Amino acid sequence: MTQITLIRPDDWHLHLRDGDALKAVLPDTARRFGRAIVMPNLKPPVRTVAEAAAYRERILAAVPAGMAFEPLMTLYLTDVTPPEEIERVKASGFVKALKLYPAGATTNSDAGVTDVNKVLPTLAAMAELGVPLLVHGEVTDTAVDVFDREAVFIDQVMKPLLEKLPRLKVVFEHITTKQAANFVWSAGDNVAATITAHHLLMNRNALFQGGIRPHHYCLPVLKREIHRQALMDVAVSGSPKFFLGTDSAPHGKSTKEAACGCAGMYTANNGIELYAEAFDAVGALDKLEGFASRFGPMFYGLPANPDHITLVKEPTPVPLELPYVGSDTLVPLRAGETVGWRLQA
Ligand SMILES: NC(=O)N[C@@H](CC(=O)O)C(=O)O
Ligand SMILES: [Zn+2]
Ligand SMILES: [Zn+2]
Repeated sequence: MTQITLIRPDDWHLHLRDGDALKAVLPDTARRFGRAIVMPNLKPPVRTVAEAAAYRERILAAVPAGMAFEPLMTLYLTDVTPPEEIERVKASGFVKALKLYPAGATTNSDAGVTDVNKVLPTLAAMAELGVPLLVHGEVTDTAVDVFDREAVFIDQVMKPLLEKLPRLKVVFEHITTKQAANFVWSAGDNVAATITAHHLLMNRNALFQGGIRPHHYCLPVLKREIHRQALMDVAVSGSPKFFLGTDSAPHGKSTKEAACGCAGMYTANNGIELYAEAFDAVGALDKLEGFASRFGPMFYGLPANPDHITLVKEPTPVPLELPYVGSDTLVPLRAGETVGWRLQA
């Protein structure tokens, strides 16, 4: 038996939803992770510190007894987020970042930013006060091929923005391409990235494995094998610019297995185990603790967690479905198959 003990990891990109969905998914994360950066793309989105405070209370109320979990809140940047809100963010202590969704890019992004130049004064306040901008980095122009939208975003939006605000702290979320890995690698220390387990484990063939596979559909969509390898390379490089963000994004089975299925994979139930499998596959388990437990806190200016978890190498079955909301269920990644590692109780 092989096992590995790590400083308790954090999830730097997570969707917890709200209400009954929140209650259904939160225990999976709280069991593994000490903290998580909670995405603000609710309906309606979390746009102010006051809304984030209320959402935070609902999250804390859903933490199962006996588990410690700290939600790190984010605000959803809109065309009209005022610079004064950034001062309130800084003063709050519990809102850690703002999230940029290009309008229409992904799930619940209609209220997102239509042009970053419209919010330059707000972004300048963030650069000034050291509040990170978290970016869903895809252009929304439907004329751009869906597999190219991240690479085009780097040239059209990310680079010009960093030229205007070179000190802005940026996390390029859920990167999926060689271009994004190279861009972050070459950028200043103020630019980092999260990487999901699914983008480390799968390439775009997984979307069509024996038929169309809606549970492998997320945004940004899975890419070619060369991109998966580039992500794997930076994830195990030991560079503190790359850290763990599951992007676990629950959607009920009925909305995934549909004529127009929702984007997002549910991975929180194996939130750290899937990464252990990916790092083990390239003989880099010794790099997992930095990626999962140290580099995220370093970027956000927080201490690492004080406690540890242990993972055991053992093929572990994944349920076909998990309870979700009412009669709707969640189909987790690898449903009905196994994951190579398990969390020791
Ligand atoms: N990743 C996804 O495919 N979906 C996310 C949104 C996002 O992170 O883009 C969701 O909220 O469902
Ligand atoms: Zn996103
Ligand atoms: Zn996400």
